[in-house]
Amino acid sequence: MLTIDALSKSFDKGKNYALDNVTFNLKAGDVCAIVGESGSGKTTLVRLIAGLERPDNGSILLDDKVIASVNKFVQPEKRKIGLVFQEYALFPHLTIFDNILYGISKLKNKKVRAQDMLDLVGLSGMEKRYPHQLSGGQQQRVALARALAPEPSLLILDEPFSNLDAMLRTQLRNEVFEIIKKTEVTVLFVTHDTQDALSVADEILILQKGKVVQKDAAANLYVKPNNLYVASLFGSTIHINKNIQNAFQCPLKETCCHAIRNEKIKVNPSSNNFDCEYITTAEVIKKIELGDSVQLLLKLESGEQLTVMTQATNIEDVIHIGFNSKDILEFNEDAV
Ligand SMILES: Nc1ncnc2c1ncn2[C@@H]1O[C@H](COP(=O)(O)OP(=O)(O)OP(=O)(O)O)[C@@H](O)[C@H]1O
Repeated sequence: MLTIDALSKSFDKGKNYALDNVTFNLKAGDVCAIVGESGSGKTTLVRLIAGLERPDNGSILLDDKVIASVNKFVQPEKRKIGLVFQEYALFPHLTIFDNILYGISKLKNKKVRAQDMLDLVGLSGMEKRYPHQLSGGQQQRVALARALAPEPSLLILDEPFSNLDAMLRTQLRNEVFEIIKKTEVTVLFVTHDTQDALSVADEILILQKGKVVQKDAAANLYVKPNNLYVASLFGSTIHINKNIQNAFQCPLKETCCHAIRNEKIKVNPSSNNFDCEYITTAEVIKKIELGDSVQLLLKLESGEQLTVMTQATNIEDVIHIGFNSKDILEFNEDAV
């Protein structure tokens, strides 16, 4: 239903590309999260799709119709795309009900539809309130109701929960996606929080420096990341550089890049009977008790520092750590 083909955008006449030859598809009803470090191009991508920017190259098709290309540009309000941003962007001088009515003023049954949307987001009874009389979470639900009212083909959520504190964030995220699931709308969800993406998305699109580096189901991103950047986004990861290879006496292919997840590093408080292929000793610099486990900051002889978790309690000042070859991630690149 959404087709992005070779999409590129530069803000400095081609010196740098905020988006560089991005291609992907979305099926109707999918929830796709867009994840990437700051500046990777997430917002630029959704602004192009929403019609708030024009592409330099490539095309965007929604429901098989070109909505943006080098030669064609459909105005944002004609695109059948609903938007919810970080800042709630409600009109402060309009009531909640009128905020929702705003985008559907031409509909015959607009009042019924607005009321249905308020019911959907659990805010019926609050029609006459103004935005400043609602909490942040309630305002974001109004923004969602307003975006869904015109029955968009695609709903874009750009960091919609960033303004909220951690507890409310998780609660509202779960509520919002329960509402979204009922409507079966297709969703693009921009977030820098991989937990958010893993919790709600069918698929996750990873951007790095304006390029798509992987689009995959959540489980695959953890088990088979395409590069070290993706691996590091989805769990603490240690790059097995030359020093670490030497410390563990673990020779690896020079043409590839290797990494190991922190949780795959095993700790042996004493030195006996350690069931690991690659082993080294490490000095314990710091112990942090976390209730059911202990986090250890370790220093190898080479000076490298790394963090591991253990359930062991009898930790000495110098311990053995190790890992197995089956847990090594291998990438076809030599970038760190
Ligand atoms: N209007 C603009 N003018 C100039 N440069 C821009 C503009 N918008 C974005 N950029 C640049 O494009 C690149 C991608 O920015 P973008 O905002 O899309 O990244 P992002 O992944 O959404 O980042 P964040 O997570 O910090 O919001 C950055 O280098 C940014 O500085």
